[in-house]
Amino acid sequence: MYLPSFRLDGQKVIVTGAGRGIGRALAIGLAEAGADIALLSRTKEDLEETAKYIKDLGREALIVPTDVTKREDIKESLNHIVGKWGKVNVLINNAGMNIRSKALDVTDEEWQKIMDTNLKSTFMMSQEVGKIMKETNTDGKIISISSVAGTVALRTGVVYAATKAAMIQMTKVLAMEWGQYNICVNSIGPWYFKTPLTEKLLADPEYLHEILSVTPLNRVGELQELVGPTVFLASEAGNYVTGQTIFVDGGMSIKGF
Ligand SMILES: NC(=O)C1=CN([C@@H]2O[C@H](COP(=O)(O)OP(=O)(O)OC[C@H]3O[C@@H](n4cnc5c(N)ncnc54)[C@H](O)[C@@H]3O)[C@@H](O)[C@H]2O)C=CC1
Ligand SMILES: C[C@H](O)[C@@H]1OC(=O)[C@H](O)[C@@H]1O
Repeated sequence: MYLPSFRLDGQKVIVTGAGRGIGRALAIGLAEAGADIALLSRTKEDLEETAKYIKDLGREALIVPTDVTKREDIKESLNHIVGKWGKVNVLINNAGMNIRSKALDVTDEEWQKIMDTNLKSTFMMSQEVGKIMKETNTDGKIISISSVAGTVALRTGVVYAATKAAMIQMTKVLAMEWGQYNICVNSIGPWYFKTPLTEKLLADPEYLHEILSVTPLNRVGELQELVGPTVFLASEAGNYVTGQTIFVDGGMSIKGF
């Protein structure tokens, strides 16, 4: 038999930024594959709707209000999760934000907020969950949501791009260091998907036309098209993949001329 399982039955998964957008879609998709999900975001209200959907699937959903830019928040939340579950099989570092300033206009505050929300949070979550996976001898999966902005130059902000490029490189180094603990570390790099982060931009016909002009598949992605690669990496089917970034981008990152 050569076909591995793509199911996640019995797996305990943490998703950050799970209240809306990509994080919500991934949380629900991973639950549809059989996983129980710990939902982390800053506001409890954001998470309640996602949690209800997951519980209606017959899966467990833990609502864990957490600011992932704060180490103490992360540690307290992980203590709560491990106290209930005893382990973490999969971490999805999804929480992120952007302030689309031109490079000459970036303020120190903007730099810090984007760096903390996108990059520092990913490292702190990975570090704390990596410790748990090592200590509980759990074959773990860590999947970070980077972006095509981390590999090609976009007009959507130099600081955001720097955080996403750093996430791609961090994925490689953590994969190298943690392979000995059987922890796979990978990244998913999306192009445009319609979420609260991007919906205003995508509603502009001219901007959308420009996006499609550099996208071989000539359309923006559907959220379930991010769920598939994520479930693959989180499941047994992805057990020999580590240090990689899968660009889910309609071909945008390879389009030349
Ligand atoms: N939507 C898109 O087209 C693309 C999105 N991405 C990335 O995907 C990820 C999700 O993006 P979207 O769903 O579009 O964004 P979104 O703005 O719709 O959702 C972001 C989520 O992160 C949460 N969050 C923000 N700061 C947080 C903090 N300090 N602590 C805890 N949670 C926090 C928000 O509450 C929200 O639930 C981000 O990392 C983004 O950079 C990457 C490429 C394209
Ligand atoms: C594709 C990028 O990750 C995405 O595009 C935007 O406008 C967002 O701010 C992100 O940069």
